[in-house]
Amino acid sequence: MPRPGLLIEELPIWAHLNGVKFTGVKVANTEGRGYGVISENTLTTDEDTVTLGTPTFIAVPHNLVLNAAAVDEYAKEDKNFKQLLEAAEHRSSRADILLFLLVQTALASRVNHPSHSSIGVSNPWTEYLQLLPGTLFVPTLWHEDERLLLRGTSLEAAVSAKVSALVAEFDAIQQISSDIPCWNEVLWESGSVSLRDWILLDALYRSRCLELPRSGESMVPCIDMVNHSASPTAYYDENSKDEVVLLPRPGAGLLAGDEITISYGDTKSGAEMLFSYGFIDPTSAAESLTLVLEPFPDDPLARAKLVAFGGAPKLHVARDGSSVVWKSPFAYLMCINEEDGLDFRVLQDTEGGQQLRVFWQDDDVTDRADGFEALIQSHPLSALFQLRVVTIIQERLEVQLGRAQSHQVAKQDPGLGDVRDECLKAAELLRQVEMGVLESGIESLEEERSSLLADKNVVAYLGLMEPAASDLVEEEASNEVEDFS
Ligand SMILES: C[S@@+](CC[C@H](N)C(=O)[O-])C[C@H]1O[C@@H](n2cnc3c(N)ncnc32)[C@H](O)[C@@H]1O
Repeated sequence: MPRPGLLIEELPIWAHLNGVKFTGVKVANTEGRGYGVISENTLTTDEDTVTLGTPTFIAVPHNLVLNAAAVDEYAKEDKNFKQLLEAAEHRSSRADILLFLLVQTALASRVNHPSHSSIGVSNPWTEYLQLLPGTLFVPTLWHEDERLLLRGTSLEAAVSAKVSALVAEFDAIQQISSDIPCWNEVLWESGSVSLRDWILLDALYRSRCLELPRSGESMVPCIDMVNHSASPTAYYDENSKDEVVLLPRPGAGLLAGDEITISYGDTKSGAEMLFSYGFIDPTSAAESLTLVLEPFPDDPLARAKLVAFGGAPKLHVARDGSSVVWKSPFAYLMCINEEDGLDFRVLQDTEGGQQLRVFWQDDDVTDRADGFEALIQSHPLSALFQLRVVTIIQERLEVQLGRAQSHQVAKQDPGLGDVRDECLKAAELLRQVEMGVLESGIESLEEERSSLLADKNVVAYLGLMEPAASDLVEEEASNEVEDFS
């Protein structure tokens, strides 16, 4: 069902009724960035103190802060919601908050359909949600044609996986709440919420969540209207009255009519910014990307390696000044085998259960399965193992670069489909940033490979082996990347 929606002009009334104080600032439409917070005064500050103007732009009382604790408080007032929250098993703060917001969405739609049941207690968020934008450019909300624009970028797999996860979450919520008659009626029989609402709420949560010093991960009305800049003029904090406040940064200068901004973080990559906020600021985004690393398809230990490693096998590459750094703990486990001294054993534990244990050179290293970079250091053939790792990393970057290049698109391309300009521009900016990192990474790995191939232990190893005795040596010597498994 379409969200009811309130005009941003109604925000001052909502703020007044709910005790939010605005001083010398207002929320208004900005050019290309949705709503933003605008200064109504000229303000000069020096590096240490605010010398003129108001010290607090916005003050939000603690009772409006939405986090897991606030959802629990709300559940104390509404026994039906408590039942729903418990049925959903409090899987995470995010899950609790999204469930609360889903219910508020349904309650808001009831305003337009007063015949619906009186289940659910409205609260300030029921109305505030209606003031939030209904269009966001985070890729989980892109149409299918627009998501194709991400082919060859690091977001291609991440966005597909996130959309699948959101569909599964929504199905689970639907199943749980359908078993509770009152919620079945409010949420589903009335048709008041849909999968689109769930995806939108997830996007609103991700793009508006703040990390507060005391209250932790929270959504804060009104302060979530502040846009990002690489040269921010404000920051948020919690004061001694437990309010969340927006304050000018020392050294910030503002003219009346200037937009007030904060920093959403300067270590987030372009992909992370696009994924979480629906835009990339090339002046502040970190030049880095994270890729998924697949184990060798013909590795008989692949499954055991994945289980023992525990986390998702990833590769992180980043430009650091003039050099490129990479990190991939799984790549080290991926590149060593039984003949090198790796072993997996299934052992009986004291409770009669079975445990997969990892051994390296006969030492039990199960707890260090993500630390093979350090574990191989003392091995005489560590340079050879490093060469294998560098080779597969370089190959992964080459494959990614090839895909990124082959999927480049331009506005005038026939067959582009029905895509919005914002999505096309964001996807192509991401592609350009990532291609730059990949090209530099491949170059720097080539240098690493050359120096490893010149390592005396590698040379001795390759020289000692009879060509017929080992396929591996032949392949290593001929630098055939794909055969290093
Ligand atoms: C916390 S909200 C800020 C308020 C938001 N503009 C609105 O209309 O409600 C974060 C969202 O604002 C937009 N945004 C913030 N900073 C931006 C920037 N520098 N460039 C483009 N969009 C920006 C993005 O849509 C982002 O997801």
